[in-house]
Amino acid sequence: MSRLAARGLALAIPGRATRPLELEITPGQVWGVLGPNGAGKTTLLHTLAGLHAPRAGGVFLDGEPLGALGRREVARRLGLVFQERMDGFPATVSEAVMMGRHPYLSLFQRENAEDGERVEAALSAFDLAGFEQRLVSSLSGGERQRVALATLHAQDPAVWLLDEPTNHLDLHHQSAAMALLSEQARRGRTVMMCLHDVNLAARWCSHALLLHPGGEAEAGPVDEVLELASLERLYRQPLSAAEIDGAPVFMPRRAGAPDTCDPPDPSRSSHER
Ligand SMILES: Nc1ncnc2c1ncn2[C@@H]1O[C@H](COP(=O)(O)OP(=O)(O)OP(=O)(O)O)[C@@H](O)[C@H]1O
Repeated sequence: MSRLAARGLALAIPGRATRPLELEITPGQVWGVLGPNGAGKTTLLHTLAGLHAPRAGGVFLDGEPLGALGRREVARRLGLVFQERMDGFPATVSEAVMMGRHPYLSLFQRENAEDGERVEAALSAFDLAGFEQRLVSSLSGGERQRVALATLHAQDPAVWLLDEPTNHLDLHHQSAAMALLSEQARRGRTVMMCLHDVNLAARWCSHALLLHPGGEAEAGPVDEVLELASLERLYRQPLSAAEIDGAPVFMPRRAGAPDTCDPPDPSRSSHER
């Protein structure tokens, strides 16, 4: 169980002054980072993972500055699924997912039976049984995305950072992936993901961070933060809101449509939905 914190964290985005962020992400929480293209969501995730130096402030893992921890120590405790991936060398699905176990192995140490079991469990969790010997380069976009998610599952860090984890996934696999991430949070993992789909955040996240391009941010429980006026301001887009299946749903408003229809009931928490 690990707590991730950003203290006075100003993102280093070229040519842009960004306001310092204060964030505390605790085990059991699922955070959705929302914002328009170019707002800095990926930069934030990479800064939280220690891949990108901030302009000011710092990132702390269980109270320790991330920079004070070695790369292997960070890799055991914190994992990141990138938005885009390049296949550096040909690998089968099994080999790619086994890379999630590498932070636990010393230089010449071979994977053991437990590593194999964890890979098998990760493949099964993301509906990849039967794909083991396929080359990753031969997979569809959604299948590759599931390999990336399965690799993080095999790594099983305390802090899961994911950049648009539902990219390329069909509705069934989106739902399955979000359910699995929620389950990880229930197991005490700390989860933060960038999302473009506000409705996935409303349905599955416990907390949301709305990131504006100037660095202005609103953060808190989804019930408080995912509010029509805030989202319209964030995306500079008129929206309609409704409640479906107990969760709020936001849609771009059609010209001439009424202001809103059947707004979500704020007295119900997301956990009741
Ligand atoms: N090397 C760079 N040089 C100049 N600008 C950069 C560089 N890297 C990133 N940026 C800019 O930083 C800003 C934030 O980028 P980032 O990828 O974090 O945005 P994002 O919110 O994840 O966007 P998207 O929703 O499109 O994925 C963008 O305007 C991007 O063009």
